[in-house]
Amino acid sequence: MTDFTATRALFHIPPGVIYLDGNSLGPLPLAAEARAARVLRAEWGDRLIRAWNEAEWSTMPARVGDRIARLIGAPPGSVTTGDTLSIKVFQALAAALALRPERRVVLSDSGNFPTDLYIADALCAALGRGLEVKVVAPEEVADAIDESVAVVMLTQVDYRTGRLHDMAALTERAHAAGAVTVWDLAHSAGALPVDVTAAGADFAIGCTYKYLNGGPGAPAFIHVADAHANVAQPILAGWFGHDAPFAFERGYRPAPGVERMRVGTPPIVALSILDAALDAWEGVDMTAVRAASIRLSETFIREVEARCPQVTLASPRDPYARGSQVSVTHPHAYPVMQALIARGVIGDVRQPDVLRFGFTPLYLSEDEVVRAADILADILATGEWDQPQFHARANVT
Ligand SMILES: Cc1ncc(COP(=O)(O)O)c(C=O)c1O
Ligand SMILES: Nc1c(O)cccc1C(=O)C[C@H](N)C(=O)O
Repeated sequence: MTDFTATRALFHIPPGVIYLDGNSLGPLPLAAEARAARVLRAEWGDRLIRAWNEAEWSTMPARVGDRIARLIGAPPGSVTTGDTLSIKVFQALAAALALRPERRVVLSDSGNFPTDLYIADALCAALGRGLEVKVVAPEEVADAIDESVAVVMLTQVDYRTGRLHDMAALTERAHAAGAVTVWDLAHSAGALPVDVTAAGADFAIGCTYKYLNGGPGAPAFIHVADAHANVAQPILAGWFGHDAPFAFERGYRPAPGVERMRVGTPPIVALSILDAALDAWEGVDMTAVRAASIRLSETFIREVEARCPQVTLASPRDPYARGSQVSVTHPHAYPVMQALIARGVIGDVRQPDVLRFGFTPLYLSEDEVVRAADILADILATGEWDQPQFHARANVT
């Protein structure tokens, strides 16, 4: 059993907090704080514009991309970073659709995150070639893949339930029908072993502020499979995706490979923080992370089901059919979560009735998980949650 004591020491976890929301916003890695200070003063402050060369700012999107590549089974040079995930969804889907100009359907599922579906709707409308977004239930995706489908666009782990799609099987099915795949790994990268290469994924995208701990609004990533990297059409033809940005040519020439998916000036401070956050993953074996995550989530389910008859499991019971989070439902999920947070147990709520808890072995122990379940049981048994301050809807998340 891998001991994660050493990685826990790399994070700032406020005293008295049991953090079960690393699936939404990872905690602060201590190295990120030091790195941000250095980038601000020693790089931006002292070197000024020379830092683009001297501090190698211009190659940061690829260097950071390579570190993420290892965690998602992508070859070096096939991942770049920058922008937000919503933008990366737009770029990946547009490039995927351009590979199947004769087809009309983008297939997704009702468990997908709203931004992915909004972007797909808007892009299909803007492209104006009779495209439609077809949304089916998660368990119906495989059967809905037919020869009308241009792109199968899915989030591997459902943000509400934690249900895990079989990326390899669905990609194989999509390819057999002549479709291209776009996989959103927002809730997968750093949560479980992912192998985009073995699965044959065409495009993969994700954010880095969840399990990768890159901080609020951290740069997103995009991977393009080798087969498409030099033919993919960048719909956002920004100058940093140009083959020679500083030649300032009138016409756009895409950079080789995934670099064409860069758009504008990279967010250097944010990339530096993410780079420092990725230090925590050095030498970490994703198989060991997965084993520990399953132990933590199984403990939580066991303890909660034994002591909280008021809630119902909303995640798959089979640990191999879910990502690294567990959801339970309760008719008063919002005040229950506020009461938990007041006792130091931080998870979140997805309306109307989902209490969501993320399991992140890098900094979360089995003892904490048992204590969190204890506190939940207490709050439910005593009705502690049913107080006016917990009902007030002051929070956006
Ligand atoms: C699956 C998924 N896609 C996209 C997003 C959001 O993208 P962005 O980083 O652009 O806000 C999230 C979370 O916010 C998400 O869970
Ligand atoms: N991106 C977020 C934000 O800017 C504020 C609050 C939450 C988020 C999230 O990432 C939500 C998350 N994708 C979810 O799974 O619900």
